[in-house]
Amino acid sequence: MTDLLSLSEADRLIGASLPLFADETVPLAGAAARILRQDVLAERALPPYDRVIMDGIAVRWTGQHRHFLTAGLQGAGQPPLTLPEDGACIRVMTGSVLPLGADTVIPREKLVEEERDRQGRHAFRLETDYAPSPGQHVHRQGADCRAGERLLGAGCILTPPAMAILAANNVAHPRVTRVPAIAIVSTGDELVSPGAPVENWQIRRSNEFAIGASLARKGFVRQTQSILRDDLAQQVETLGALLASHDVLILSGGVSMGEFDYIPRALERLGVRKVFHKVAQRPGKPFWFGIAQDGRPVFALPGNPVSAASCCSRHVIPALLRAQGAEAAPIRMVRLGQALDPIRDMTRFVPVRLTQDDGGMTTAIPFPMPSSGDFNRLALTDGIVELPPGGATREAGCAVAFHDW
Ligand SMILES: Nc1nc2c(c(=O)[nH]1)N[C@H]1C(S)=C(S)[C@@H](COP(=O)(O)OP(=O)(O)OC[C@H]3O[C@@H](n4cnc5c(N)ncnc54)[C@H](O)[C@@H]3O)O[C@H]1N2
Ligand code: MOO
Repeated sequence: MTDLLSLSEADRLIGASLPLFADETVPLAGAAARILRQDVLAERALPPYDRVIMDGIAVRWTGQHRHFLTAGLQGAGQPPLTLPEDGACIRVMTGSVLPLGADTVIPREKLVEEERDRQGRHAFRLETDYAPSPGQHVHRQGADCRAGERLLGAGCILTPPAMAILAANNVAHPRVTRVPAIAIVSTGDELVSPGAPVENWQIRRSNEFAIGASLARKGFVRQTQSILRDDLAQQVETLGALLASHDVLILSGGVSMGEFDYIPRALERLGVRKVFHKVAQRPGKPFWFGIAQDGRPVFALPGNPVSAASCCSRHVIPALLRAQGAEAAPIRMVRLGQALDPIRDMTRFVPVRLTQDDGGMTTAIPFPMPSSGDFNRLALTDGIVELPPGGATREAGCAVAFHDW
């Protein structure tokens, strides 16, 4: 067993072999959750003008006046009016430019509206005892950012705040990573599609739906599904066509020691270079990974459903996120809700359900599956925890790495 590849070595080899996916420009509205592939500089100082942040009146505060005659109405989106003299005010709205000559905004609720004077002008009186701070309620030009300041860098994910920054800085067509076309392929003469009649010696194919859902959750929505029979010639032909039309291949089944486990041979015939076969992990030991001549990655996962799902979460998804040019996301650590034993010479993956302990901390309740063919209770779980090889029992409360489905 010790000659098997360690998980960290598998990570390193995958990382060193992966291509960087191509980029494209897209309309801003369709860019949410994509990976940015450009830097974004502030279009101009923001806010671009001294911005009123309370509805009320704008005055030049000298401390001499508590009674102000209105000299105009300044709405948001209008060019600045000019305050004529001390003791006058301009009614202002949140978001409007501060009138020229004014320096302070008094909120409407601190004002008492007075009768119109003989010229029909409104007047406002400050509430008794109200003492404004000079300069208050004005968001100064450039307080948020300077013109030309770097606001976003290549590799960031377009989160809700990042989307707002793109819009506010006039990036109408951001450059983002193109969503790769992914072929999800299953192999096996025993497999029958949902909806078709099934014999007692056959099983319904399910891995591709789990893998497809896992990919879709991370934004990898360009997917096709294919089934290969246990026939080497057909596998070579179909895989060749899929390699020509997709950026990534994710296979399941046909990678262990069976008479009909042709996948590694079929891939090598197509010039896909084996980077590794078999990793010191359970489930998922027979995981095969290779790179086609033009650099496209091929992940061939073991067919057992828990193995395929675990390899997808632990290896495939992180690798695809990296190939998008994304900044490395921190590994999520959770606390074990119950003790788990590690495996002496292999990394152990255990399905877990996330809950909260009494202190509100995220806690992982293990749902060990008796075998990697037992998957019909996996829907009770949120993902897997990873126990590195060897060492003592990981007691309840121990922090472990978590990977969601
Ligand atoms: N002599 C050995 N035999 C096996 C070894 C080994 O080291 N030596 N490893 C075992 C382990 S561990 C695993 S995992 C499996 C992996 O086998 P394959 O990748 O070749 O997968 P298959 O044999 O094709 O299928 C295994 C199992 O999974 C079912 N399956 C396959 N595809 C699907 C699908 N799309 N949806 C649902 N279920 C699927 C398939 O029917 C089999 O029951 O090998 C062990 N053997
Ligand atoms: O890798 Mo297999 O996953 O243990 O059944």
